[in-house]
Amino acid sequence: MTDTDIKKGLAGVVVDTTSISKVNPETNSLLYRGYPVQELAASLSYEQVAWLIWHGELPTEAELAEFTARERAGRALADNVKAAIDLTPTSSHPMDVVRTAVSVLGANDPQTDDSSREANLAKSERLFAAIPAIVAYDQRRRHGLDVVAPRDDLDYSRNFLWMTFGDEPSDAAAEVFRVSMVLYAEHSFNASTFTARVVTSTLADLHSAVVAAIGALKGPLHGGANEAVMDVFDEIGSADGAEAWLDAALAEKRKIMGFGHRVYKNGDSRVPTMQAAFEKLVESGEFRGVGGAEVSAGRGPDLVALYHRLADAMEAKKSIKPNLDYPSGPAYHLLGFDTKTFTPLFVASRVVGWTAHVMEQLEANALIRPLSEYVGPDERHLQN
Ligand SMILES: CC(=O)SCCNC(=O)CCNC(=O)[C@H](O)C(C)(C)COP(=O)(O)OP(=O)(O)OC[C@H]1O[C@@H](n2cnc3c(N)ncnc32)[C@H](O)[C@@H]1OP(=O)(O)O
Ligand SMILES: O=C([O-])CC(=O)C(=O)O
Repeated sequence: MTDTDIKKGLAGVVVDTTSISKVNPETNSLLYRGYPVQELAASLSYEQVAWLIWHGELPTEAELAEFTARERAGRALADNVKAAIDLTPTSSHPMDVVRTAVSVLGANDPQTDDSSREANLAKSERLFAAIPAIVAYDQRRRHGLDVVAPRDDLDYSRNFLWMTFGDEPSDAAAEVFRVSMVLYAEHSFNASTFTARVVTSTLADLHSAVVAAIGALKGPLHGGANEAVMDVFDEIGSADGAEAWLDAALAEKRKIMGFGHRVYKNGDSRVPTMQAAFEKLVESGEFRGVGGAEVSAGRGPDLVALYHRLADAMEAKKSIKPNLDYPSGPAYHLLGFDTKTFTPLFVASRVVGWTAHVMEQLEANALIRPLSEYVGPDERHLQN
């Protein structure tokens, strides 16, 4: 084996087939089961899109009604999940909390060790239903607030915001949140999904694969970037500081969070849709501060100005374009989420893609075990 045979980071390596989604950098498009994600985001609920990703076809009215009823019935958290969350310090990162809570869900699940497609679908639905309550509960306890019980008269997005903030979201808020859930749901063999497939390839259970995927998503080169984008915006302060900040950051060889992508080299197909949703939220004026606090009317337009100034400067200096985490960061901020809660929101959405890949991996499983080239010391022996 030579150095040139080694594809660091598996860049450019096709490791398996998938029929779940197609990421096409040439046409700058993303298809879920053949449908352009923009079309899905324009007209379907996140519940419909989840069903499509799991099953390969859109749900009939009856299938959707039954799934929705199961989802609404599965929203409340078991006492031992709440207890596990309470045992984690409020200073811990919300990704650590969601990873821990999902692990407890796996320990609770009556079908943990049943990896039939039927059982895996049932477990995927239960995770889909329960994760929002974990995320909402954790954000609320960090603000010293009591848990808000789920409402079964609200759809997924509205209920998520209800459980987090304890009031009914505006139409504009529910809409930007729904769009983000649809856009984050699936993206072929990204690092966290590949992690889920590696774990599944050993015939470990679905919850183990999801817990591992959450770990992979936490890093700032992957899902952790939506949180890091907001930290960058806070660091820069206002649009006028964008160019000078970028010059200094690039001089220090910093990676600019929310920019660049392993597959898309000419822009992320999801960014225009998410950017439009973010700008619509700002135009509506229906945004708020962190934790639902009052915020000045200028906060939204200021963030939009900063968003464009930094993206334009990055384009001018490096010709590197934003990825989905760039518009979703400030959108989640204006919905009132803590910055550290942004990546758990990605978990709530991507759990659909992860679990679909777990099921696909099992349909034609092969243990994932690549080779490495040994570059350590030659064989040697203990003296005496
Ligand atoms: C939803 C998602 O998970 S999308 C990804 C979210 N992650 C981020 O936003 C983190 C910031 N971005 C990055 O670190 C990278 O663009 C990645 C990790 C996403 C992709 O990385 P790779 O495909 O490995 O690209 P790679 O690191 O080889 O970059 C190629 C060149 O562009 C530069 N580059 C790429 N992204 C950035 C960036 N965000 N800021 C500064 N320079 C960058 C690299 O430094 C490299 O330059 P060089 O050739 O002079 O060394
Ligand atoms: O595909 C990737 O490498 C990262 C990404 O955009 C995603 O997971 O949504």
